[in-house]
Amino acid sequence: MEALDYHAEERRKAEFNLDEMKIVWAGSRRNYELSDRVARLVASDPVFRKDNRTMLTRKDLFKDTLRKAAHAWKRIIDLRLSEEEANMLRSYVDQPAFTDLHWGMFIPAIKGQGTSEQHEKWLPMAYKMQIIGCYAQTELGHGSNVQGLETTATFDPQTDEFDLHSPTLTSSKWWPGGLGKVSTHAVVYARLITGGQDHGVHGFIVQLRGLDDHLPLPGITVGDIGMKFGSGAYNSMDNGLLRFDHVRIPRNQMLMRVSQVTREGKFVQSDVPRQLVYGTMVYVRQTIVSDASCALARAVCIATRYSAVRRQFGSQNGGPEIQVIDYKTQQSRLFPLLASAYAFRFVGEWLKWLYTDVTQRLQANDFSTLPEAHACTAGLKSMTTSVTADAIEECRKLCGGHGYLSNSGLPELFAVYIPTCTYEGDNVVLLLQVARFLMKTVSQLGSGKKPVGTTAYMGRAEHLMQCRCEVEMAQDWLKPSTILEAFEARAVRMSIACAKSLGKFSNPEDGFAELSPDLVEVAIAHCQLIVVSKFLEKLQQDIPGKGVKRQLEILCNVYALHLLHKHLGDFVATGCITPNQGALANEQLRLLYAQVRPNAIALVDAFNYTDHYLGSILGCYDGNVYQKLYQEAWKDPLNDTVVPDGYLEYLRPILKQHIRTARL
Ligand SMILES: CCCCCCCC/C=C\CCCCCCCCCCCCCCCC(=O)SCCNC(=O)CCNC(=O)[C@H](O)C(C)(C)COP(=O)(O)OP(=O)(O)OC[C@H]1O[C@@H](n2cnc3c(N)ncnc32)[C@H](O)[C@@H]1OP(=O)(O)O
Ligand SMILES: Cc1cc2nc3c(=O)[nH]c(=O)nc-3n(C[C@H](O)[C@H](O)[C@H](O)COP(=O)(O)OP(=O)(O)OC[C@H]3O[C@@H](n4cnc5c(N)ncnc54)[C@H](O)[C@@H]3O)c2cc1C
Repeated sequence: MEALDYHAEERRKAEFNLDEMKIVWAGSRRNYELSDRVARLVASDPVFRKDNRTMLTRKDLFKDTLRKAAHAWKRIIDLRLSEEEANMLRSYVDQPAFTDLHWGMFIPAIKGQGTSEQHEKWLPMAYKMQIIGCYAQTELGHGSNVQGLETTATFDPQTDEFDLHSPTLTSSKWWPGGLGKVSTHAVVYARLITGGQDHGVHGFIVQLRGLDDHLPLPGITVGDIGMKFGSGAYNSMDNGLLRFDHVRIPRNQMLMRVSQVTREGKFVQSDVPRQLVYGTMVYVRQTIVSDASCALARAVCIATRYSAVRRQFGSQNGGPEIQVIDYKTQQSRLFPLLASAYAFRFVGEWLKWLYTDVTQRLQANDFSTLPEAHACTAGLKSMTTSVTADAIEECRKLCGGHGYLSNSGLPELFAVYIPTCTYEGDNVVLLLQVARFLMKTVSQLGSGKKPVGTTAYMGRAEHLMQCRCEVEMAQDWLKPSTILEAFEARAVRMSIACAKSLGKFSNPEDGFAELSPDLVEVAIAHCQLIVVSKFLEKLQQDIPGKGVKRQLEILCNVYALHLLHKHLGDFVATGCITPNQGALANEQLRLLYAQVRPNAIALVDAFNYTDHYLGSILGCYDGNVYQKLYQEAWKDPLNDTVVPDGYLEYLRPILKQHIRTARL
């Protein structure tokens, strides 16, 4: 019997080659094939089942995570999966675990900040998971301000050791994932003290638990910090606390690529910039940008499929009601998010390239592109995660009441996603880093130093400060050069206006603090420009497949023009466009929504997400939403009995009280 497909008609409407779009989304045919294989492998494995996750107690959820991690590791070894495939497996298993920190931060920290001897000693054990590590930076009292950390690592020349100590309550390590219950080791960030002098924060490899009995080593207090937001979600992670009571480690466990301590206790700063101590964060921020497009695509896929199934109002002559996806308001809320998912995908690809490039340069001791890599990873991490977190909530609302059901998949997705706005750098703090970088770039204009990379447009400040947008009709907004120039002009004008305002303060730091809300807006304008320009660059590539490029052009225009509409105040106030040109952009946007509409379902099919990964009844591939919702309701433990537990003790006495009150 042919399987039912409630979206069949929608799928027939598509005006492009779906298989080719799947390849564009995956990045290459090879990526597509690998990803498809791994997704199916995970979906068909009962150990990776996750539909009962939000019902588990914390302890059961944690044990389930350990079981999944052990099983995943076995599959990785048995099937000889590459690191790339293992990472895909991690995504599709879709359960935050200590393994994220081991592979995503502990190993990269040793690789980036360790010497070759340290690599030889620690990496083989870490790669085989004979030791499991975490990244212990944040403390109870300080997270954003890394220079404010209080844990000390005092060198003792007599024993050639560091003495690690937590001098205050606020110096307790607090938050590191994988620390609470699993990690045997950690890269611990602590103030280095030699000869009574404080040399700032450095990384140290510290063993925390015995490799035979898993008990904390002497002087170490370690545990989990407790339940976090939502059910299921990030509670599979053992975010931990850690205190040291004069714990001794050998000198060669300080990560010594950036600075060294000699046998005599002399502190030596190498040529490598001290910011490399922050290098692991740059790496992870880059991965978070790629992950943002996945989370956003997932929420959008659920909301789009459901919007095509759901009907409300407008039945004529007894015919069907209107699909909610046909309401213009639904389209104006949903389609920009669909376009953003594609935009973030492409900027994520580009950022990966940028990161690989800067890593190769760093290996050759070329540090010239590090500031830009820091600004791009910080800014794009901030922008993409903030948009995605808000978008998941918007998708929940787009699904009406059923979006609030746990089995819509959206509540857990929201709960698991929102900490990305905080971890790996609070999003506002990171935007302020971008703003600093931009203000520095502006201050160097005219000095002969030509801005390069993502700030190259500032080199054309003279033109961009006075250019006039030439749009006369709505369709003029479809010209890539017109869009790009409007975004460049807005970004440079906002930057230069802020730089001028800063110049009025006698103390630049006071000015920076006072103007920080405006500086955040400047950083956002710059980041939006990067995303728009990388989408436009993507369209310069040869993109095969009937109608594929055309759809991407439509999405790129939707992405750019919805931003223009949303931030119209900036564009008009800086004189980049007139209010009338803003209205024409909005008119064009409406026309673009009509072009997205017949392709909407196919555009989310292109993500190639399995029903297992989506974890949503509303987003299921066949669209058989109502039957599944009805069946699922009966599986709730509350429906195990017709009369609930507690009826006799609590309900019945209330229900019967009218007899007593009636007697009063
Ligand atoms: C069950 C399933 C099982 C599956 C099993 C599968 C097995 C899998 C196998 C393989 C898979 C592979 C997996 C990969 C996984 C990847 C996933 C990873 C997920 C990770 C999850 C992450 C969790 C979160 C972790 C954390 O949160 S860690 C803590 C993060 N903390 C922060 O981000 C702190 C933020 N604060 C700062 O960054 C800084 O303090 C500050 C704000 C930048 C200020 O610093 P400071 O005061 O020192 O600086 P400034 O004075 O402001 O600036 C000085 C100059 O330095 C420049 N600067 C600053 N930062 C940097 C930088 N990072 N890089 C370069 N330069 C920097 C700054 O610009 C200044 O420059 P100047 O020129 O102006 O002087
Ligand atoms: C789920 C989760 C997992 C984590 N995993 C790890 C881990 O594995 N390892 C680890 O070391 N850490 C981890 N962390 C900690 C995380 O990195 C920090 O919480 C994060 O860097 C934010 O720092 P904070 O908590 O000190 O926030 P705060 O800096 O205290 O932020 C509080 C508020 O102050 C504002 N603010 C702070 N400074 C400024 C400023 N200069 N200007 C303007 N506004 C400012 C912020 O915008 C925010 O609104 C994790 C956190 C979470 C939530």
